[in-house]
Amino acid sequence: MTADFSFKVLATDGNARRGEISMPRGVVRTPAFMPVGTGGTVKAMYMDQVRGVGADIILGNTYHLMLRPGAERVARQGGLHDFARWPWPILTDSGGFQVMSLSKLRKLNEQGVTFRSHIDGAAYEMSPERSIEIQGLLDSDIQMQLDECVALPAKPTEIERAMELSLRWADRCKTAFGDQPGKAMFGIVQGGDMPDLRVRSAQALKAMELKGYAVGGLAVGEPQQVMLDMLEVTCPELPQEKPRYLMGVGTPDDILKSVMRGIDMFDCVMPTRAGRHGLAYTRRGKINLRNARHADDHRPLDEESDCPAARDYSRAYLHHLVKSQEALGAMLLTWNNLSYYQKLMADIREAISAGALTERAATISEAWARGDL
Ligand SMILES: Cc1ccc(CCc2c3nc[nH]c3cc3c(=O)[nH]c(N)nc23)cc1
Repeated sequence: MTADFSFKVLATDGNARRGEISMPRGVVRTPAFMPVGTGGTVKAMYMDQVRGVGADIILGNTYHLMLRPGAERVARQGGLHDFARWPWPILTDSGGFQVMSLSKLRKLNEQGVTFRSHIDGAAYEMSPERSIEIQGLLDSDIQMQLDECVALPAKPTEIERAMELSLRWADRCKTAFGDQPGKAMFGIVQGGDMPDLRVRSAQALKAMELKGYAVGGLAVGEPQQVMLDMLEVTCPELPQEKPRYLMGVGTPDDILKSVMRGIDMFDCVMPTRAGRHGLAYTRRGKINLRNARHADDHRPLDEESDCPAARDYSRAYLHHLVKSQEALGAMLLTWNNLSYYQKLMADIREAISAGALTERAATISEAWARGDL
């Protein structure tokens, strides 16, 4: 147990790093996949199952939790860890991204964003200071700066305006966060698909000497190659000794290619959302259990998996649950999918230590290329 927040690189393989982030609430093995727990729950999972598949950290969402049940209420209940019975690390997003993608009647200016709740239409305002205050009320271990993420493609002037605003907001968040030894506030690199803006954003954030850095403004509809190109210009500008979090990414192939370009932390709604829609991720590719061809297939998803959802249930049964819209269908497929993602991350960590990430990545991607089976 450590009183401070620290990151240690244990091994490298090219630009890939294997490391550990240590916090008072636990250690995060990197490269790490962080299950999305938007409203204080990883949908269709018990928290001990989330821990059981190997997750060291989960995500919480400032936007959703401030609207319902309310940040002050969560604080009165002892903070998000006690509220949701997840005693290990939690990373929270700042809320701006969700405001811009979910809320109604939102207005953004230098001060922050004002918006109406997508739940009951109530009016709110979110400044950099209020975002950090809310994340503090949630007792979040890793807090994100408030930023403005523009969807791609976008006009260069728009991308530059949002990147510069996000830098000013980073400074205000750093001031509001102050000095909290066991916790961290990450800056978020913006700059869209423009290399020189990405470099300016990364260099300015590096000068703020933050405890970690996210790469934002990606996984917003751009082609994979654009995302990878931006990582190649951004990561070299960030401090080697600090963790790097690529927000909202991604497929197994995205993750492999991003680890090889220096990313340490990932989040993505896909494994949980896909599980609720009948899609199973396996090491041999994606399987759509809605498809009638599984109706009489007695095989499990993956007889070699150590996850009961993958090993002990027939595809015929899973197909039946999904077609009948039984809750157990979403539960078992979410369990399988999170287990697959954590196994992928464990394999990646192992491959980096063995200096064999390139070969391992090729094997995984080939299996995925075969697609539905
Ligand atoms: C609970 C939770 C859900 C989702 C997220 C990440 C959400 C997310 C993005 N998702 C895809 N692309 C993204 C870009 C950004 C970004 O530029 N800034 C921020 N603050 N968040 C992003 C964080 C927490």
